[in-house]
Amino acid sequence: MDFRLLGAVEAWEQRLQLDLGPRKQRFAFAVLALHPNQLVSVERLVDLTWPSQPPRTAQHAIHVRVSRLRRAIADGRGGQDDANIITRGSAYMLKVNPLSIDVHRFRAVVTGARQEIDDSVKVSLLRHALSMWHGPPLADVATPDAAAVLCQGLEAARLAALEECLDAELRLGRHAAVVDELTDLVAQHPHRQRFQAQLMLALYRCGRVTDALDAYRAARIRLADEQALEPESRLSELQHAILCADPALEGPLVRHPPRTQLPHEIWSFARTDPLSDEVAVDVRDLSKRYGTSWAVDGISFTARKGEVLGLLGPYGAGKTTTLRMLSTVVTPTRGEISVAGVPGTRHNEIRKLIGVLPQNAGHPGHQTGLEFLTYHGRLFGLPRSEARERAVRLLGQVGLGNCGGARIATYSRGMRQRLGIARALVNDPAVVLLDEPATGLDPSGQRDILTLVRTIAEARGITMLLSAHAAPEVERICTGVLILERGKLASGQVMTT
Ligand SMILES: Nc1ncnc2c1ncn2[C@@H]1O[C@H](COP(=O)(O)OP(=O)(O)OP(=O)(O)O)[C@@H](O)[C@H]1O
Repeated sequence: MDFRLLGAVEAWEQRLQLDLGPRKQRFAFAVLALHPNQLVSVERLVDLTWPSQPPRTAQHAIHVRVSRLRRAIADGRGGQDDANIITRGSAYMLKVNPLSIDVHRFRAVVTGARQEIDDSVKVSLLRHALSMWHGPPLADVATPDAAAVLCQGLEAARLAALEECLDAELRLGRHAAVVDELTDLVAQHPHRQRFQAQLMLALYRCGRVTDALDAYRAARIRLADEQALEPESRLSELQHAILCADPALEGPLVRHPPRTQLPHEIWSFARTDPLSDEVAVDVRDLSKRYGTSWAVDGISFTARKGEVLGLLGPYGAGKTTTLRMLSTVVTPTRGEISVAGVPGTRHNEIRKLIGVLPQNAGHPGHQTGLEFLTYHGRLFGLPRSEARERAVRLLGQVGLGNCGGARIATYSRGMRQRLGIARALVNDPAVVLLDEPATGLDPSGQRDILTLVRTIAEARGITMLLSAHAAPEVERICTGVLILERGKLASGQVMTT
């Protein structure tokens, strides 16, 4: 189930909206969902519903609402054990996976983003978290009093996430892309001086010096008129720096280390932590012959734990054949493979250690994303509840948390690729093989998928081998690349930790 509080209060099961009843009943549900797996007393529900003068029948009314909610949820979940309201004395608890509630998913993704050192990954995560908002929390059920008690912290968390996201965008040199958004934000939140500072900086970097100074003046007048305050020192210092054309205000001119003069240049994410020395994939003299021609001809390389290794090359270079040998689908003509120390000849063991996203992976359109992943978890021997729990978690991790209940036939290509990546992770693999994960996507879809690959590799210490036609976007997220040409390694392995 998918519970939504960031906007109207809603519950969804597989694209069907559950009827949570009239406004006050949905409000009771929202209070329980804000505190999942915690007891909420009837008195607290009464206080929040009737802050001044509760009717004499208030407690009874709450009991009736909760019991109707319990029935609505039980009907919606079709007997599956994934959400339930229980009673303990004179208190209620919504027993549920918190990640099925958008508020808690939002907080979890923001926490993950804060730990991320790479700004482009940070921005992707924060934008994903912010996209869960469809309006003020509890928009259609909370009175202003209740909203003030229950939702102020949430709104503050949203604005803080937005500020952090825009700071990261500015560090990435994307001032032109965010200047309109900042203009709107300053109009909506005239007293948040961090937005003001971000707008001034973005305008300045866009060459709009007069507009940047006008923005400062407008902020100063508004603060003085409405709050009798002076601008914070960050704003006045920024104004001074703009007036002096301080070089420190310039955006990042070069984001990546300069390209090398090698025929196959690479540049990469800068890692702050070195890669582990542990070898996850070891390939020696790997070769495959079809008839008289060699699809892969004597390649050797290693990939370390947590590495994102790009296998790049033109059409017919041997990329897919290499990945298919690693996944034990194709038997090598010559050479040796080992995955996490297990020799490639032990097919069954290898298959438990790897996850695969094949080229043009097909998906059953009639299933929902959640059903599809749960089914694959079951194929790897997980009990039903664990398979489902893992499916929910993976959907959240690949940015499909809100679409798990939708049929795959309705997914875009980018969503299917995300689902394919989630499927490749379902058995908790040590190594994931991705055959052209970004092909067929538009440039921003490619960037999103590749960033996701890198994020997952770093977050989970998984080794990723991905094939692609040479492209800067791919190289950027790799910790190392191999260039294949006509079955041979055209350049040695380049490590860029
Ligand atoms: N089953 C097969 N039988 C015969 N030849 C094959 C077979 N599979 C691949 N080949 C040949 O092996 C070579 C390498 O193919 P492979 O699919 O590995 O290349 P690739 O680098 O993945 O190409 P693409 O970018 O087009 O996916 C090609 O010349 C291809 O025609």
